[in-house]
Amino acid sequence: MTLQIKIKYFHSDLPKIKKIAQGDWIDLRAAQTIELKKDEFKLIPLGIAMELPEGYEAHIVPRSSSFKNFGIIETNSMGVVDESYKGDNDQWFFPAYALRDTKIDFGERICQFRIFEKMPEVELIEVDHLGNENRGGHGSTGVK
Ligand SMILES: O=c1ccn([C@H]2C[C@H](O)[C@@H](COP(=O)(O)OP(=O)(O)OP(=O)(O)O)O2)c(=O)[nH]1
Repeated sequence: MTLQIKIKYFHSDLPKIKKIAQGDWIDLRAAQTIELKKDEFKLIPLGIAMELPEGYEAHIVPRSSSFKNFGIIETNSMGVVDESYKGDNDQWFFPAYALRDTKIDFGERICQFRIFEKMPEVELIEVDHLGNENRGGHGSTGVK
């Protein structure tokens, strides 16, 4: 089944996303040339807005090579794009923290996304005891 995503580009010279093979994450590009000093934080605009299919959200993560290429990490570890983020000015962005002086040029591919089905409706039921065995603290299974 092919799902359709409406996409709006904010710059006519930003390369359009090509049709992608099923299962592949989709690369996104910086829509502005950005210089960051070591330890500086900036929101990098990605030059696109989308209307996701009903019942879906999108997750944005860095490319594996982004740190090597640009010395940046994503401050929220993973960006979550809500289904409701679909207005004409709801441009996607990448929150970047630089670990060295760096420059990212317009059009360079800095991150990737894919869509996921949203979490089903859940109900939180408060209890005094969960009634299960404790598994042990973090790292209790060792490293080997
Ligand atoms: O890396 C990101 C994270 C979020 N967003 C957009 C999509 C998302 O739907 C919106 C709000 O993000 P989020 O809910 O994570 O932000 P918040 O800090 O919880 O603020 P809000 O009060 O707007 O929910 O910003 C991005 O473009 N990139």
